[in-house]
Amino acid sequence: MGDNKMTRSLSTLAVELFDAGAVRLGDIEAKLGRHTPIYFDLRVIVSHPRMMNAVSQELLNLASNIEHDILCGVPYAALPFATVMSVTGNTPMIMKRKETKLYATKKIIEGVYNRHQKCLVVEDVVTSGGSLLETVSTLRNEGLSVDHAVVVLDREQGGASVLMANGVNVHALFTMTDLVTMLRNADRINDETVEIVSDHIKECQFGLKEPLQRINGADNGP
Ligand SMILES: O=c1ccn([C@@H]2O[C@H](COP(=O)(O)O)[C@@H](O)[C@H]2O)c(=O)[nH]1
Repeated sequence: MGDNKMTRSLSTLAVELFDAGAVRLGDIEAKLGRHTPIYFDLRVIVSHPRMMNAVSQELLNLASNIEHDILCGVPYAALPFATVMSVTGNTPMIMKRKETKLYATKKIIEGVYNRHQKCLVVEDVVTSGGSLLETVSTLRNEGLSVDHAVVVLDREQGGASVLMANGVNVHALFTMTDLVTMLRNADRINDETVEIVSDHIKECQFGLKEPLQRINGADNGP
């Protein structure tokens, strides 16, 4: 697919996601009482199978350039995408639990895998990189090799650099700049909103100076 055609299809997808309510604007309270003027809520997509398929197909296109044996979605929002990618691309998938199962199998990862397999992680949004890093850390502890992640949105708040410093290359369908530009071009948002979002992204950065516990722990950003 040519670059222009690909950009056109991503722009259409961005507008469809906005129209489906996946982009929330205003003074939104995020994790730990932090505030953000924009929140990308991809959880709505389970009610829109055609869009779920379109986003998963775009992620599969990104994944086609990355060598991998197995897929793993970051719980919970990315699980539907990883599942559709697994079925469509006929690639096995594993599921990381939020907490280790306390009875019977006592597993943290469900599904069949072998040590040293290359695992491609699937995530919906990267802000600080904390959620993705937590999943990568669990997978690496199980002996899997994790060098890449495909994500729907990189909010450009430093998470991708944090992940890169931890050996994970982030491949994003949209950056926040792409997303707001596409929505502005389609008249879904105005110039003022573009400016507010762009100021927020500049002011609210997570980086390598953050204590690792904060990035990799419970404090996972907006
Ligand atoms: O607009 C957003 C921002 C974040 N999320 C959820 O949070 C994590 C990503 O944040 P990190 O700080 O990188 O851990 C991600 O799993 C999202 O589910 C969101 O949905 N929308």
